[in-house]
Amino acid sequence: MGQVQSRLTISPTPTKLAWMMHLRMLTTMHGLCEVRQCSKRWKNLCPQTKNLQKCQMSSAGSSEMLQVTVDDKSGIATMTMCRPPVNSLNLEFLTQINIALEKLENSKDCSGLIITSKIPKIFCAGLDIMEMYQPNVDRLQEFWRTLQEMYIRLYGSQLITAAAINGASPAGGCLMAMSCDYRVMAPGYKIGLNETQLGIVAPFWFQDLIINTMGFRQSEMALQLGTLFTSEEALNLGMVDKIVPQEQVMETAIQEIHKWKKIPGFARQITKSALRKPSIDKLHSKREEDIANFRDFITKDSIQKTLGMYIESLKKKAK
Ligand SMILES: CCCCCC/C=C\CC(=O)SCCNC(=O)CCNC(=O)[C@H](O)C(C)(C)COP(=O)(O)OP(=O)(O)OC[C@H]1O[C@@H](n2cnc3c(N)ncnc32)[C@H](O)[C@@H]1OP(=O)(O)O
Repeated sequence: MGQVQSRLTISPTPTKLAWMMHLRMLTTMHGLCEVRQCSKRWKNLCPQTKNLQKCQMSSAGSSEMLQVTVDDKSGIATMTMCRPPVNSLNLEFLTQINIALEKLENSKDCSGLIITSKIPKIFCAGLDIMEMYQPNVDRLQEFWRTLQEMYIRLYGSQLITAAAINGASPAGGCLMAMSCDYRVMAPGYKIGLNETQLGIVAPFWFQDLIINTMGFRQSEMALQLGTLFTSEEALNLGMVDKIVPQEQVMETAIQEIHKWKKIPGFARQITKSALRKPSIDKLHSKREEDIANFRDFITKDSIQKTLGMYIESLKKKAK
């Protein structure tokens, strides 16, 4: 990428649910969207945001889970996930993604966003299964709300969004990629909504998203079978838009955003919103019901048993 002027690093936060609630309250109260009124550089954020970021930093470990850079010249932001081992989405990681999405959405200097991964061969392994196994119910509900939030923000973004899929992208990783406007993928990886293979059920908004992306019939089969597609199969189905060698994935995503930027922004945004709003509105109207369904489903003994077995199989495979 060309000249990177600004860099925002969001570090891990503590795990306490109370802190997550507090963070969410601060986000709402202070409106991280206020970046627009501040200086161009992320480090010169408005006072409230700065405070929040300091809080996060000071309570953080040393690893960096999410790096966000904005190219000053093009206005293209890159959000790079780095949560070893597999970028699985837990409550803290999702919260950081949402905060970054809100900041970017409201920055007048940002017109496009690329989501990618720093972890070799992995884009995102989907939801952190440990969030769903033997959960604390309050945290479980907050986790699901935060995932809903990510989808609402990303699918409904006014920015031109692209997923640079440089590795495996099952389940929640596929959701994240499909929420973008464009997907470019490296060959040799798998992507799809494999929930049924884990004995769990992709909720209606996952289903709507895949149907919106590749049509009803192929989605129906993919969802029931929980198919993980190769990059090439995903291209044929329209789940991804282009396959390029690994080292060209980022550059291709950048070029694609440049292409989209030539379209009058207002017209593009209204069109995007008209196409995606019904799905987003549907989730808004059923949000609490969806959280309750998720909680009731996940906490069933039979589902806990299935998840436990799946975790064991992953661990065995990893050895
Ligand atoms: C109404 C109910 C609604 C429920 C709807 C739920 C919606 C979405 C569901 C999800 O997103 S569930 C998550 C689905 N994801 C998967 O099934 C992916 C599982 N992982 C893999 O297939 C592989 O790990 C990989 C991503 C292809 C990477 O393979 P690789 O060989 O590179 O790495 P591994 O050795 O398999 O794994 C390393 C390490 O990571 C742990 N791990 C892997 N995936 C997850 C995960 N999703 N969450 C938490 N942890 C994960 C794995 O156990 C290994 O751990 P260690 O053994 O090293 O401790």
